[in-house]
Amino acid sequence: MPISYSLSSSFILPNSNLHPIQFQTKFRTKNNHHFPNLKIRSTSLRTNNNTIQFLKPYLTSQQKPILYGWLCSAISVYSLSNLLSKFSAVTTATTTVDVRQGLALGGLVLVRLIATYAQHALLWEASLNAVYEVRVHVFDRVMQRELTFFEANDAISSGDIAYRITAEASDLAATLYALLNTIVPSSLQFSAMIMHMLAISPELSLISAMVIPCMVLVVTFLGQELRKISKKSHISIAALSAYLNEMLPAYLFVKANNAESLESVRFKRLALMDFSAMLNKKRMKAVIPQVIQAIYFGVLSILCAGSIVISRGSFDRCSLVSFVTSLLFLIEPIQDVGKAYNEWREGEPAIERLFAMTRFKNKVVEKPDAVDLDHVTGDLKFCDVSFKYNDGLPHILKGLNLHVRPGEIVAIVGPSGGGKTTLAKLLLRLYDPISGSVLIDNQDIQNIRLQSLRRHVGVVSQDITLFSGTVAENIGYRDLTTKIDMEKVKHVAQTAYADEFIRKLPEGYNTNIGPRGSTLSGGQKQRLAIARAFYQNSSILILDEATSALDSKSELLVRQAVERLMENRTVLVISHRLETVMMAKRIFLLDNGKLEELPRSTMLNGHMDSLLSSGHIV
Ligand SMILES: Nc1ncnc2c1ncn2[C@@H]1O[C@H](COP(=O)(O)OP(=O)(O)OP(=O)(O)O)[C@@H](O)[C@H]1O
Repeated sequence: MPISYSLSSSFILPNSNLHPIQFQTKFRTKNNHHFPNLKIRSTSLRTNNNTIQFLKPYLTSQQKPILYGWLCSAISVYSLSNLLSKFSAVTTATTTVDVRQGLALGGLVLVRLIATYAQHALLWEASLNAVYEVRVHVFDRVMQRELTFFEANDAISSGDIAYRITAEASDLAATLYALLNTIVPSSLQFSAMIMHMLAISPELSLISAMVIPCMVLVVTFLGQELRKISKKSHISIAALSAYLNEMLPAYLFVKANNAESLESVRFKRLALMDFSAMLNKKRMKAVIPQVIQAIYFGVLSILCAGSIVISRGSFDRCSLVSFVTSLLFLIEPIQDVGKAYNEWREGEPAIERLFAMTRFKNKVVEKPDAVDLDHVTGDLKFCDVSFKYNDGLPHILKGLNLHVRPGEIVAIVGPSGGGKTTLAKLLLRLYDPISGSVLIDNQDIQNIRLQSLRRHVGVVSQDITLFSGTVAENIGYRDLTTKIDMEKVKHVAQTAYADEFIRKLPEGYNTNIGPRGSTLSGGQKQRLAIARAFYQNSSILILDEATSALDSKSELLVRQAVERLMENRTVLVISHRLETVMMAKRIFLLDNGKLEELPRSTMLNGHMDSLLSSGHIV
């Protein structure tokens, strides 16, 4: 469905493979500076052990490959057990080895290899599928979050969000695989080996079992340590990713300010933090298998010495070989359990960080009986609207009233920070007023379906949002996932005075315009944005500082395009620029939370000087 104004994301457009997910708010959000405090939320991490609950539905949906994978592991263990019995018989045989025995051994080896391969492949398939579903769920939930999630003071930075959905979700696949590959396959191998050993010597098997509690104690302790270290490393790498995500798009600013070395220092600081966190994690991960092996081989040596005493020569050679081989194969599942446990502890923070973004309650909620508006004439009313962003913050709007008639063009001027953009956000229902109401065609917008509302209200702002992708995809963004109407794209481009420059591009409408439209000039970007608004064809239009200072030719083209765009629409012009303001029929001054109408004629004469001197217009 088309959206007039939404979270902009330079995510990959179809046919384009350039961009990481990146969230920015499209209007000038108040923390959208290039150098914000890189706050990486760690407080939202829950420390309970219920993370498996989050994953349950995703694992349940993968029953089929999981069960087949486990079946393959049973076949693999069965062949191993048989192999061990036959192998010990062969190694202790006094006469030459019979060909059939050799073939049977070879057959068993082959079955084990194939079954083990299938086990791994199927369990990876299940893990990766589950992660795909988790990713889609998390992304959809993030898309459902309201604007405050992205622009509040304590908002999670776009880099951090991107890191969670990309790298941390990938880590989750390894965690899930380790878990699935342990629960049944390792238990099967462990049980088979124990049974094998019990059959040969119950006493020796019991002594061997001593190894288990030792392992459990050590692995649990080390796992807890690993979890703590791992949490730190997740936070440090997310900080690095957030930094890069915000700094790289600002390369022009950085270069213009000779700030390369400054940024290098900032980068090194964060990279160093990540280095030490990562090193600690890797060291811990490296030490764990060694500790496990040390315990295992310690117990094994005691066992071997003990076995000689206990058996007092009652073992035949075949049984001894079989017993020791089983013991050796026992280490594999024990180690796997340890590894899986550690993977789990290591992956837990990633799971919590991912799902933390999905737990929320939006304040802007669509009513179940909200209506779809087919056609909108564009009658717009703000009735006694009061608004503040948060409880502790001051009122931005105080009982504001405004009536814009269908097809009317109204300009709002006022001091910076006066609340002009906030007014537009309320019209789009990105926030709800704390009192009063906003009406479109006499219908309270709280009774209109959000998609329907945003389809009828278009926005062109100075912070133009263009994506990596072709010119046509950017203009026809509304139909990106369905079918872009190329005739319409060309028509709206002509209307927006963009067709001429588009045709000169190497591949015309199919030219890729680079990240955020980096290959285009300011005026070209503005005309593309206007063409997109034409394509969307909303009855109500918000022009938020839509025209910025350009060279006179470009400015003329943009202004003419804007004039055409405003025809037959209700338009709210938010601007500081005199040329733009003068396009409006009525002009209002928004100051101290209230609107005051400035008579146009008066403005052109008396008020003008004071507005210019106060900086309300330029
Ligand atoms: N998400 C937010 N959380 C808290 N305060 C905010 C938020 N967004 C805006 N504000 C504050 O609300 C006030 C009004 O902001 P708004 O963007 O509506 O002003 P404006 O009139 O459009 O300003 P300008 O002309 O400079 O663009 C400002 O003081 C701003 O700091």
